[in-house]
Amino acid sequence: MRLINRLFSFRPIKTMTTQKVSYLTQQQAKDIDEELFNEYKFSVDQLMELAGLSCAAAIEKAYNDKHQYSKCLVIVGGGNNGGDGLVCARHLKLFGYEPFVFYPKRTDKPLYRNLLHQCERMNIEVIDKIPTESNINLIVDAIFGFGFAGEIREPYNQILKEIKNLEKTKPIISIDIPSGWDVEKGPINDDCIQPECVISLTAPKLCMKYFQGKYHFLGGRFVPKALEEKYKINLPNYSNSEQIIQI
Ligand SMILES: NC(=O)C1=CN([C@@H]2O[C@H](COP(=O)(O)OP(=O)(O)OC[C@H]3O[C@@H](n4cnc5c(N)ncnc54)[C@H](O)[C@@H]3O)[C@@H](O)[C@H]2O)[C@H](O)CC1
Ligand SMILES: [K+]
Repeated sequence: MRLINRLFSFRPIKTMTTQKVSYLTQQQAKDIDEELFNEYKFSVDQLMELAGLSCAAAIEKAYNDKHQYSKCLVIVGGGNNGGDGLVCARHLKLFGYEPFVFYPKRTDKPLYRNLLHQCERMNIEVIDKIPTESNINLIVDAIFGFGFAGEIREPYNQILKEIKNLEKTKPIISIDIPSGWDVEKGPINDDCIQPECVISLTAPKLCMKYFQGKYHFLGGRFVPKALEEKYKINLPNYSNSEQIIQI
């Protein structure tokens, strides 16, 4: 039944791949992330910029009608997933959308302060509650990524309930992982959000085997071939200079 649902709701975009893609455990995702920082000496800002840019590029590909989808609510969590959301908001603005940011628990570190400052200087409004339905066209979920564990703590539990109520009318786009899903087991109950689009970063996590939405993109094109081989993972070949690929 799931497969049938998926087939009927499925809308491929031109770049869709038939290549085999690996799914990561939570531990593998953390190990690869650490190796990129510690062994390859990437800085978090560098990878976050590429991650956030690829998310904005995927949104532009799937929701490119700016009249229908201009008002994007970006909900930002306290970790790097939230950082990707702030970068994504900035690129959405450059792409001609009208993003606005809801960032309920701000992280007091220079990286996050600077990302927020950049948004504010680019006239991206920072709001203090989820606006009424009529003021939103798209919801970008940048609350939790692969660092999520345990029971959802407030304020995010309430926020996820609010966006769940909007999901029938407003497409939810999740960065890396649908927030609230177990990173490996997927949606753990019926309260979990069901995004229409997910942009997996580096490689999809195991939870994405349960994804039933319309668009699944891979982004975060920064994994060196040697790392792919070390972890014995298959990543599709992105075409030319594309930052994303539909999988
Ligand atoms: N290599 C890559 O793929 C890169 C991915 N990026 C993004 O980084 C996140 C992972 O970031 P991390 O900071 O490790 O974790 P999260 O943002 O997922 O979450 C941490 C954040 O959430 C809080 N938290 C955790 N569990 C709970 C809970 N049960 N209830 C409430 N709050 C919770 C925790 O306290 C932290 O504040 C990855 O998914 C990508 O999106 C990088 O940007 C680039 C490299
Ligand atoms: K997310």
